[in-house]
Amino acid sequence: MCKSPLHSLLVALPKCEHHMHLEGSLSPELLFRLAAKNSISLPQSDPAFESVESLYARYAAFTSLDDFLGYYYIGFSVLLTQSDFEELSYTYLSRAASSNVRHTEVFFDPQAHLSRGVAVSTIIGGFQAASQRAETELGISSLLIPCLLRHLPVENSAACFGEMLSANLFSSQGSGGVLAGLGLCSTEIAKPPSVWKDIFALAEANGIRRTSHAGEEGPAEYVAKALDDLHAMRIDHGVHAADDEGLLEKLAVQKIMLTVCPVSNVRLRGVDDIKEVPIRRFLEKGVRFSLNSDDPAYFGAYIQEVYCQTEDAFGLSVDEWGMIARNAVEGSWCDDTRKGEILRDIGGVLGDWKKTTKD
Ligand code: HPA
Ligand SMILES: [Zn+2]
Repeated sequence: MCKSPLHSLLVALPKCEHHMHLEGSLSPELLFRLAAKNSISLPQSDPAFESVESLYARYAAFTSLDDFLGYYYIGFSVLLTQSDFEELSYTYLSRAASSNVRHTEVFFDPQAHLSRGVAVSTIIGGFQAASQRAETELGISSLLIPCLLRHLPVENSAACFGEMLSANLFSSQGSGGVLAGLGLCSTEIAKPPSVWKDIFALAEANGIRRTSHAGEEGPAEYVAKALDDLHAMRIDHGVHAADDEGLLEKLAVQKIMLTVCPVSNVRLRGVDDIKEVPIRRFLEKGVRFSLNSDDPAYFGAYIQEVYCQTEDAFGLSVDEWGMIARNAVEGSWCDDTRKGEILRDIGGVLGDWKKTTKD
């Protein structure tokens, strides 16, 4: 709940989310339950794993991206079966739908599951079952995007991408493909995008959409490299792009959407205060962005809370929120019919809001 008079508008506004890691929606409650069900032992030497409460307390004290990633990858260990992934996915989708998220694009990290013997088909099967049920029952559409991992050798990324390509898993590869694009995430410092250039070129040659985490902890130069070397069509985070005036202009001209995660930036100490996230710069420069939760179970904020904290920090106008909502639709990878439906609903909600506030 935010303090703003716009609170009820921010709840009603039809939303699109583009930066949410499926594994980042694993709550401590579900983590302990799945660990017990699957007979997985959690690190006994770390007092954080003593209880749900101590785990939440540790999550509230992350010091950096890598500090978070250590816990995030331990969480993966409890996810084994298709039904685990279905439960995780449906829990997220129903919560998102309850905040009027109409369309969401969900990341997952295949390499970190393959190395534990969990097949990509297990994750896809669970996600698809949840996605179809959520679409029918709750009216939320969802897509799935695998992210390659920067903390592993690039050869591991190449092998994983090669497997997914050979199995025709990408939607651009004809009927049946379920993966909507390719992403890149994990540790950023000292991992320049250029290392993954050949893999992304192969993705592009196969008509696969591309996005990349960049400029979260890394410099503006990494955002520029993600555009130039990976031909990224979106940038995940991108906050350090604000350090380079020319880059901001390029992002605006090329209509590259940044999938910004302001609460994540605070929780991982990229900024001391949400007010330091360059939301105003992006608006002034005409850089498109969407607002996202990133790893909501780890950062204590799902998308509604992210919208509310952003409004509390920046006091945006109704027209600015309308533009953010429309840009989030335009930057989505769903089809034009779906985009049209969501845009129409945004228009309806804004029209109703303006009518009732005038009376
Ligand atoms: O915010 C993030 N950055 C990089 N990798 C990630 N993997 C999950 N969340 C993140
Ligand atoms: Zn992320």
